[in-house]
Amino acid sequence: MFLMKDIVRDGDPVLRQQAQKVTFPLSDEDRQLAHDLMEYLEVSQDPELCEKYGLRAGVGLAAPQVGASKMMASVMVPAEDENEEPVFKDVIINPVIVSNSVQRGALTEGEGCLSVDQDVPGYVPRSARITLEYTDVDGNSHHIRLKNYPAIVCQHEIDHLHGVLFYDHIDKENPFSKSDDEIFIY
Ligand SMILES: CC(C)(C)[C@H](NC(=O)Nc1cc(F)cc(F)c1)C(=O)N(CC(=O)NO)CC1CCCC1
Ligand SMILES: [Zn+2]
Repeated sequence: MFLMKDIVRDGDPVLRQQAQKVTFPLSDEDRQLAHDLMEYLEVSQDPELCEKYGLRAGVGLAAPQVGASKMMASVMVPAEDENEEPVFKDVIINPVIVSNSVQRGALTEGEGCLSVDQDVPGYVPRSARITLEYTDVDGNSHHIRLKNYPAIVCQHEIDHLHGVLFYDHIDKENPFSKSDDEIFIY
């Protein structure tokens, strides 16, 4: 199981590398990695276990963040009501954003990152909606459309697979600049 000590922090070159495509069928090592990446999110979103293991509650974790430069990331976006199923939950392997909405969006509270310990204030402009293609651990390919928070999380995780960190997108001159056609995502 991954703990905070296993999460690579900003400054480590692995976070700035282009990750390697994953080949199928998955090796045992890649299958274990996919499992562990999702397990982190599940454990961290359980308040008791999160506290017990001293984790930061996470909604996404990319393989490079645990030192594995592979195109794989876990995403688990909980529903508003915790008794509901997650809005989106899967390990996305070799993900490709095949189309982006013209409309841009940003989280009102900005973004953070499990690999970035300091706060970096500012809006992180992203596409408000994306069409995502990826393969799951069973080798099934998916072609899905995402919007709002799940779309933001997937873009944040896919950035990690290309060596991009959230603050790379923040406008240095005016971190809170927002053009009027950009929407806010809560
Ligand atoms: C950096 C951190 C603040 C830990 C952020 N967590 C988060 O948004 N918490 C959260 C939100 C929920 F809706 C439900 C829940 F259970 C916990 C996060 O996991 N990430 C993932 C990350 O760093 N991946 O590499 C950062 C988010 C910023 C925008 C998208 C992902
Ligand atoms: Zn991150």
